[in-house]
Amino acid sequence: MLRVEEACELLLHRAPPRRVERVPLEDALGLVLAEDVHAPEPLPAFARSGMDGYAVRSADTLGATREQPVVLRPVGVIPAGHPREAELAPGTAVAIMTGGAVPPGADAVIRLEEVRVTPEGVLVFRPVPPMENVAPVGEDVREGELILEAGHLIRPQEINLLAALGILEVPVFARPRVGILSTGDELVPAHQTPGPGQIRNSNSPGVAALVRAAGGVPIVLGVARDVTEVIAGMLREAAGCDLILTTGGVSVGRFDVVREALTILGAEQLFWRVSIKPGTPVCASVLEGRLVIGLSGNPAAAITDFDLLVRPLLDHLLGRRRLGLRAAEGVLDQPVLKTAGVTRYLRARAYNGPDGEIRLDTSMAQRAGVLSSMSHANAYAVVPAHAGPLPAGARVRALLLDDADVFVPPPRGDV
Ligand SMILES: Nc1nc2c(c(=O)[nH]1)N[C@H]1C(S)=C(S)[C@@H](COP(=O)(O)OP(=O)(O)OC[C@H]3O[C@@H](n4cnc5c(N)ncnc54)[C@H](O)[C@@H]3O)O[C@H]1N2
Ligand code: MOO
Repeated sequence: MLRVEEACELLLHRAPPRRVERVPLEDALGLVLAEDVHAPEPLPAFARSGMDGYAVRSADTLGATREQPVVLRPVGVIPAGHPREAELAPGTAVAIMTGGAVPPGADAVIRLEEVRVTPEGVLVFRPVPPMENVAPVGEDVREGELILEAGHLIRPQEINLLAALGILEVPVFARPRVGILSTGDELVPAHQTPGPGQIRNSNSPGVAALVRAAGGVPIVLGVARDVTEVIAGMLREAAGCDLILTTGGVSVGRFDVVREALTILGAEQLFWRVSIKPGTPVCASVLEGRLVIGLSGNPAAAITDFDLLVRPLLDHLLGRRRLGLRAAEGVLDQPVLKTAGVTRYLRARAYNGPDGEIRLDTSMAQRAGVLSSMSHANAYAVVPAHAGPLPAGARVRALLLDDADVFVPPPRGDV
């Protein structure tokens, strides 16, 4: 059966081109720059005092000593935000606040704590070297400097830097728009009380949340009955999406008609069934150039399919460096008695053991039909197909969800 890595390859190979868009700075957090960004102006844009004190001409302070201080005549105050045009005359000092513009003529600032203000004037007890406590124009960023390269992730510190330079719109890789279509005659909207044999459609809000958390924009397309033509019609009309996710109807049952709907639409099937448990019957097709990924209907299986196959695709479209979940080595707390012909992705709680190693507690329910145990997991423990029973203490690959608050130790053998 197709391995996860092979399925990912096929999906990445047929991924839509990354869209680049300019977004307001306040919407750019977590996105990746699509182009280099250069500074349109220097930072700071004026020579700025780094301290509360007095701006002086350093030449005036030459020869000052504790016993023989230089006396400078005070000539007012420069608060931050209130620059002064007038040149500082020789023999004078002007009080200046942190962030204030150092006036023409002045070339240094002496801290308030180091001077004495007397009726005679401001006493300076040592020579103040040129540029002391002065941030010259462009000290932080030179005009025209390459500040952030294409591919750089925008975090809060980048938002601050861009705002400081007045860059209020940035070119980023756009959030993929992901259509979500749930299929199943048994589904009613989550706000309705299910009738006999019916269930609430939890996959639509659940998968929408997965998309949003992974950086995409979910577009909930609604629910389709298990009728080939109905599903085909809804897939055909799904406009404005970069890719489409369906849930349910991909197994072998009489009403599992998602693949049939794709076939009558003339879609090209990339794969059906991947070595993932839960979530084996996942399928992918290309419909009029657009990827349609059919996630398994069992909510826990849909989540696992998403984490393994859709997440790397969204990471790629968002221009991120790491595709998919963070991988590490973990040590099983419990034995795994049941292995399968497909790779099992066990729900696990990852935590650091006494020696800092990642331990994996897999004691929660693992059946595909159980959803609640997903809420106790912050990782997957990967049990390869045909691995045979594994004892407690066996080392396996762990895939860590974002909330897995564990220190990832370096691979064994490293210093
Ligand atoms: N004879 C076989 N039967 C099944 C096989 C098989 O190989 N042979 N595979 C099983 C496996 S494994 C899985 S996983 C499921 C997957 O089937 P589908 O992906 O086609 O999903 P459905 O049958 O439509 O639904 C499965 C399950 O999930 C519930 N569901 C569906 N949609 C939603 C939703 N939007 N919100 C909440 N719950 C949903 C649905 O009611 C079913 O209980 O097939 C096995 N069968
Ligand atoms: O895919 Mo089913 O959930 O593999 O058990």
